[in-house]
Amino acid sequence: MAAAVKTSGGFCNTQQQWLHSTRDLFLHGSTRSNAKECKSRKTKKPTSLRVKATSTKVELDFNDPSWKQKFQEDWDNRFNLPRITDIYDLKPRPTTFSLMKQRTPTGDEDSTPMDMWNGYVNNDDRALMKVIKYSSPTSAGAECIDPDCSWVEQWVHRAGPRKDIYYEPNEVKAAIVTCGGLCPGLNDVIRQVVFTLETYGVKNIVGIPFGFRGFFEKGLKEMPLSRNLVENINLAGGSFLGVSRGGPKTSEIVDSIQARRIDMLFVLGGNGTHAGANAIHDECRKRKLKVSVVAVPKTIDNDIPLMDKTFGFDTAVEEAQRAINSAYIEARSAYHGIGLVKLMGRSSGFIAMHASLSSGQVDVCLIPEVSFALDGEYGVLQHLEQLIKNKGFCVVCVAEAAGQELLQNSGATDASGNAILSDIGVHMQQKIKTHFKGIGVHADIKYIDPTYMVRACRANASDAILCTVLGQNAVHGAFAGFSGITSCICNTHYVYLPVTQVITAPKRVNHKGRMWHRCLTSTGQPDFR
Ligand SMILES: Nc1ncnc2c1ncn2[C@@H]1O[C@H](COP(=O)(O)OP(=O)(O)OP(=O)(O)O)[C@@H](O)[C@H]1O
Ligand SMILES: O=P(O)(O)OC[C@H]1O[C@](O)(CO)[C@@H](O)[C@@H]1O
Ligand SMILES: [Mg+2]
Repeated sequence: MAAAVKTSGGFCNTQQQWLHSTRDLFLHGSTRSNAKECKSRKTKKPTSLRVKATSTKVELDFNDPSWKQKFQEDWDNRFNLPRITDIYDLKPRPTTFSLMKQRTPTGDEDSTPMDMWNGYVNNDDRALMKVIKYSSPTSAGAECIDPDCSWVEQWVHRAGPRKDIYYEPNEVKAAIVTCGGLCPGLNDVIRQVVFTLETYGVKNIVGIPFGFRGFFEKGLKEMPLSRNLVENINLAGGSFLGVSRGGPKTSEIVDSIQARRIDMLFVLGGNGTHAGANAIHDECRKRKLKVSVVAVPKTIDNDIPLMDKTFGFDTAVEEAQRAINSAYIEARSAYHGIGLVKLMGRSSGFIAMHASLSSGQVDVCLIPEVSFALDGEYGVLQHLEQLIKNKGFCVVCVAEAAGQELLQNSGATDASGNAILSDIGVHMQQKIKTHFKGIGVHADIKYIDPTYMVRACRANASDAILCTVLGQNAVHGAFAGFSGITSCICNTHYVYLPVTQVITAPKRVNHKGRMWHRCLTSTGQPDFR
C-alpha cells in the first residue's frame, strides 16, 4: 500500500493497482486504468502485495525470487476442492458410470475391462484458467499479478466422471433445488442431473419445490423425479420445480436435509444461491454429515466471477436482441423515432452490452459500470438531439442498474436482501419527452421493457448444451466426493471451482476491456461525462 499514488482518475503502477487487480482476479480484468497519466508519472516499483484470498493471506514480495511459487501455492490452496474425505475416512469404490456397451470380438457383453475406456477424468487433471500472456500492464484487458505482468500458471480442477466414487448409488438420496429468479435452461439442468444420477444407478431422486422455501414451508412436498417424468421438461422455459427468493435459515435447511436423509444436493442458482449453497456445505461439515452440495451457476445476468458465462445468459441476450430489433423497427418507421429498451441485469450490464453488440442497431448503450450524465453539453440527451438531426431516428439500450445515482432510491430490498432498483427506463422515457418538448423538436418515443420475456423462455441451442454438460458434471462431482463446489466453464473448459471463490463479489463489465470498447465502436457513442 505504501507505494500507491492516487491520481485523479485511478492508481498508477503501484502496489494498490496490483492489489486491486489480484483481489478482483478477473472480475474487472484490466489494470490499464489511467494509462496516460501513469505514463507520465512513473512511480517506484512495488515490492510487496497482499493477496486477498478467502481462506489464506499471502504477503508477496516481488523481489523475492520465489514469489511466483508462493502465489501458486496460495492459488492451489484456494482452488483446492473440498471433499467429504476431508472429514471422513472413506474408501472409494469403482464407478458405476459407464456408457460403454462392453463387447468382445465374439459379441459377448461385459468382458472388456472398464479401465479400457478412456472416458474418466483423473483427479490430478487441471485446466488453465487464463491463456493470454500479457506483455505489459498496458496491453488491452491486461490482468497482471506483478508490475512486469509476469506469466503465472493458474490451474483449476477439471470436471467430469472419476473412476472411483464415494457413494453407493443404490443407497443415495439425491435432491435438486432451483433458487432465485427464472433463467432459461433450468429444466435442461434438472433433466440432465436426473438422467446422470440414474445412469449411476440412483433410484431415489427428489425435487425440492420453490427454492430453499421448499425445505421449510409446510405443505410443500418433495417431488419424486425420474427419467420418465423429466424427459421433455426442457421443451419449456421456467423451472419444473418452481423457484423463490428468501426462505429459511441455513440451519433450518440443514435440519431438513438431515431429516430427509439427503446425501447429495444439487443447487441451481445465481450468486445468492451460491452463497446459500456454501453456507449449507459449511453447516453440513460442522455437523459431520456425509452430504455433497454441488451448485450449478444459473443467471441471465452473467455476474458470477471466474467463469466464461452462466447458463441462460446466451438465451437472454438472444431474446433481448429481439426487443432491440423491434425498437429499431419502430424508431426507423416513425418521424423522429427514438426506440428505448431497458434490459435486466441487477448489478452488471452484460445483457445490455451483448445484446447491443449482437443487434448492431443500438446508438447508445448505457450500463451501470460506466457513469453518464443525461443533461448538459456532454449528456445523453444532447447526443440524442444530434442523432435525430443527423440520422432521423435512434435506438437506446439501457441496463436496469444503469444510472441509479440519478434516481431516488427507496432503500427497499427483496426477500433475498437484493436492492430493489429504481426504474431507469421510465425515468429516461420521461426525460427524453421533456427534453424534446423543451427544445420544440418533435420526437416519437417507443419504450420497450421486455423484463421477464428474456428469461421465461426455453434455452437456445448453446445454452442447452452448456446445461447438459454442467448438469452431468455436477453429478460426477458429487459422486467423486466433492462438496461446496460449482460446475462451470472456464476458458472454454469444464471445471469445478470451490464455491467460496465465486461468491466474493458480482462480476461486472470491464469498462476498460476490449468487449466494452467493441460495443462503443459499434454504437459510435461518445463519453457522456
Ligand atoms: N448470503 C447468503 N447466504 C445464504 N443464503 C443466501 C444468501 N444470499 C441469498 N441466499 C439465498 O439464496 C436464494 C437465492 O438468492 P437470490 O434471490 O439472491 O437469487 P440468486 O441466486 O442470486 O439468483 P438471481 O440471479 O436470479 O438473482 C434465496 O433463497 C436466498 O435466501
Ligand atoms: O423480479 P425478480 O424475479 O425478483 O427478478 C428480477 C431480477 O432477477 C434477474 O433477472 C436475475 O438476477 C435480474 O436481472 C433482475 O434484476
Ligand atoms: Mg443474484
